[in-house]
Amino acid sequence: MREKYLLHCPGCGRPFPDRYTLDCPSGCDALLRTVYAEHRLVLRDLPGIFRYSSWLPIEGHLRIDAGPVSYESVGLARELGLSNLTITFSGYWPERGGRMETCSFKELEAQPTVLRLGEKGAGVIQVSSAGNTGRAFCQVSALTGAPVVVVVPASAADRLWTTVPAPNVCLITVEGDYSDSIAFGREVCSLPGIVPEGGAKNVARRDGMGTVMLDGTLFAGRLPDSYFQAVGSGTGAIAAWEAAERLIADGRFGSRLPALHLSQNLPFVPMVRAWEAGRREIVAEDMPDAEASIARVSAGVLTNRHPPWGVRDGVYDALAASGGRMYAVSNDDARSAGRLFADTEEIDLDPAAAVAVASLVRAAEEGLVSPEEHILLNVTGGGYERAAEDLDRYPVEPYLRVRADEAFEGDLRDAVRAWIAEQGVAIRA
Ligand SMILES: Cc1ncc(COP(=O)(O)O)c(C=O)c1O
Repeated sequence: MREKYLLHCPGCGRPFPDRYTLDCPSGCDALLRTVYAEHRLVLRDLPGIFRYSSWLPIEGHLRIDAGPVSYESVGLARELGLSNLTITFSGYWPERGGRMETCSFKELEAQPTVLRLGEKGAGVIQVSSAGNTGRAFCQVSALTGAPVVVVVPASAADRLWTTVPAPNVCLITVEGDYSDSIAFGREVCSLPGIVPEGGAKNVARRDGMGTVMLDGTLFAGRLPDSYFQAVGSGTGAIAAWEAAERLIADGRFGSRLPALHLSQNLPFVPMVRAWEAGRREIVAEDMPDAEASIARVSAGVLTNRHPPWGVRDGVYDALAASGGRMYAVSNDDARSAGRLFADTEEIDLDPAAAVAVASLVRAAEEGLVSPEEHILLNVTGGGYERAAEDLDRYPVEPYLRVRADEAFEGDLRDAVRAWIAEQGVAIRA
């Protein structure tokens, strides 16, 4: 039987089978891609994201009805003078079919990632997060029983909740920022049995997020001319680019890559600065007073200090290939865009999604998009107020609280090892 997909390294050009592989075996500094045997997108009669499972690196599916939903904007489009605005919404909005109960598109990453690890590897997944990703993995753990270790900044701990109890989560809070959580999470992965989720390197995560481009394109019947999204790591933007390339190869949806319009939240905008300077590298001057700047943004989830920017087929390449643009959005502009969206579309937004809306407002006002072009707005999160009306909320309590400079050894290590033993999962040698 031929494989459903192979991994492919854009650095050395080698194809190889997936063993939950995150890096090229030849050591190339490139993001591996999935190459699906099926070039034509075949939809499955499955719930949520699994409708797109022929282009996801998984064999089975989960019984979770949470996927992106697309619709044609009337209110916001009229307000901005745009005639072809598709909104693809990831969050909780049952009236429109939105069933992501933790209210962000991070559920698109968590579902295929958990399934892929179960199918291709063995062990406990470790995720570092600024909040929304961690919450999405906690929710998928709650719904499937898959154990996860989640490391978040202590300041983000209150963003970790689920809508059903999550008994298989080991939550570790770190006194520091998102990058400190990433560093501590890396140490936790030195324990046998813990597998790093992989961030941008994880093809399940990218192809899961790529379903936004699939859904928006299928809804509109064609690829958009322009795609708008707020970025922290930019993984969703890489995913959008990859999905668009697959749709072009499919042949039914157009032949031009959508221009990526990506936004960050001032004053922390490293990718905007590197792009404006025409640099493939992010340097210290792109993040002046990083800690203080991170503390001042309204969308904390957009503050990744080490995004996959210059890596081959990373965010820089995606922007360059698509003729894209970057936007720096102030807190005030994001807040007014969030209010405009709530007034015109009648749903509340995650602050990060409000940043993307603000970039679209600016693009429309400044003529950076034309009134007739086909636009896909990726609303990456929203519906918190709506969810609070309908759903229970279970806070995830920290299992461990650590300082940023604390080494992962001694009692800390023993505590996590004891937790893994309790989970009774198979550990691959
Ligand atoms: C709601 C929301 N939008 C956008 C982003 C940015 O996504 P990425 O870090 O993949 O660029 C995040 C990241 O956590 C998010 O939670």
